[in-house]
Amino acid sequence: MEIKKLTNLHGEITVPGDKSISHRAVMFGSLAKGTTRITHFLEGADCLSTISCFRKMGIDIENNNGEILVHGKGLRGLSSPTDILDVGNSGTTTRLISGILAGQNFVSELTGDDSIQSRPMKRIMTPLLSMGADITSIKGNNCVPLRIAGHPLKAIHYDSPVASAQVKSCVLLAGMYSDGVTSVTEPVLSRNHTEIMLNYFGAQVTSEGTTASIVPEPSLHAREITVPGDISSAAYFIAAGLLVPGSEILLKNVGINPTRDGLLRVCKDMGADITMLNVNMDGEPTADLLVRTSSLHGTTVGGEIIPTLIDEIPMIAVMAAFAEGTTIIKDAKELKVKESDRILVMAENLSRMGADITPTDDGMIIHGGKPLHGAVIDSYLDHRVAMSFAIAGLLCDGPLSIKSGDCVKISYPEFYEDLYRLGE
Ligand SMILES: O=C(O)C1=C[C@@H](OP(=O)(O)O)[C@@H](O)[C@H](O)C1
Ligand SMILES: C=C(OP(=O)(O)O)C(=O)O
Repeated sequence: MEIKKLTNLHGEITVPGDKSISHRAVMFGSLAKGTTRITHFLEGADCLSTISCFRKMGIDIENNNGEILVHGKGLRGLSSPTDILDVGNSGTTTRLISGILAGQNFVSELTGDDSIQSRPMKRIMTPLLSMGADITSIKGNNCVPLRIAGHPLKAIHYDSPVASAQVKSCVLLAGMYSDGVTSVTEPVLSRNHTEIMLNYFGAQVTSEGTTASIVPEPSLHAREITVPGDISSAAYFIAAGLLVPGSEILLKNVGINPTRDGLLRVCKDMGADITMLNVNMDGEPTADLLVRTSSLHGTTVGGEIIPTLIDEIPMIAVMAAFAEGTTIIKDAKELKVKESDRILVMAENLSRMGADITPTDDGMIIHGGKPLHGAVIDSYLDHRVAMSFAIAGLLCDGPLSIKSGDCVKISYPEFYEDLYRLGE
C-alpha cells in the first residue's frame, strides 16, 4: 500500500462505531430476550467474527445495510455450536466469549488466525479454572485453540494481575452463570463498557474504585444501542489534523468515555489545539472534536493513564517522532501481547524512517523532531501499526509504503478512503 502525500486536511468525518462497544452489543444482545437493534455498528472483521460465533450458537443476527438486529434468546438460550467457533484476529471476541462459554451446558472449541494463536490466554484460563470451568488449550501452550466444556460455576473474587478489560469482562460474564456475586479487582481501571452495557441490559453490576461486581442469573432485556464513534479510530485523524500543516478537521460523535480518553489528555500535554463540542454525557459519553494543526512537543506517558490509551500508543509514538523534544512511554508492557509486539514493531519501523527511538521493556523513548524519510513499513498484519504509519507517510520526505496495509479491515475497513477524502 503506497501512501499518498496530503496537505491542508479539511472537513468533517464520522469514524466507524467503537469496536469494544460493537462486540459487546452483539454478545449481550444475544443473551438478552428480544430483539436488540444496533446502529453505527462497526463492520470491521473483528466484530464480524463475533457475529459469526453467535450465529453458530443459534442466534439469528440480521445485517440490514449496517443496522444490526440481534434476536436474542436469553441467558440460557445459546445452543451447542454447529461448528468450531472462529474468532479470527480478535482478542476481544476470544476472551469475552470464553467467559460466556464456560457457563453453558455444551462443549465448544475456539480457533483463530496465527496472531490470535500466539496471544496469551492463561490470563483468562486462571480465573475461569478457579471458578470450576473446564477450559483447555488444545495445543497445551495456553493459547487458542481452546476447548471449553460448559459447567456450573462458582462465584469468585479475582485479583487480576493485569489491567485488562478483556480479563475483567471474561470473569464478569462467567459470573452471570455462577452461584453468587463475582467480582474482579484490577491494578488500574480498564475500559468499563461491559459494566455500563450490562447494566443497560438489566444486569446488576456495581463498580467501586477498580473493583467491579456482578450478581448472577440476571434477566437481560433487548435494547436499542447507538454505538459512538471509536476514539481509537479517531486517533489517526486527530494525529493527522494536528501534524499536517494547514489542517482543520471536525470529528463527529466520538466516544469520550473517561476510561478511553487518555489520548486526548496526552495530546493536550503535547500542546494540541483540540476543542470539544456538543458534549453528551448520557450513557457512553460522546463529543465532536475540532482539531487544528499544532506544534507538538514531547511528554511522558505512564501510570494510570496507560489502559485509557493502550491501543493509541502506536499513533502516539508516531506523533512523538514528529514532535520537538523527548517522549517517554512507560508502564505499557501490555503492548507486547497485542496483534503484534507493538513496542518492537513501532521501534523497528520508526527507525527505518530515520527516527531516534529506543524500545524499552515497558515502552519506548523517542527523541522527536528529526526529519523522517519514506521507507517500506512492515505492518506485521497489525491494523493499528498500518494506520499509524499511514499518517507518518503523509508527513515524511519521500514515498512510504506499508506491507499488508489492507489489515486495516480489522477495525476500520474504509480507513484509506476516509483519509484521502480530507486532503488536497
Ligand atoms: O475489552 C476490549 O474491548 C478491549 C480491551 C483492550 O485489551 P486488553 O483488555 O487486553 O487490555 C484493548 O486493547 C482491545 O483493543 C479492546
Ligand atoms: C488489541 C486490539 O484488539 P483485540 O485485543 O480485540 O484483538 C486492538 O484492536 O488494538
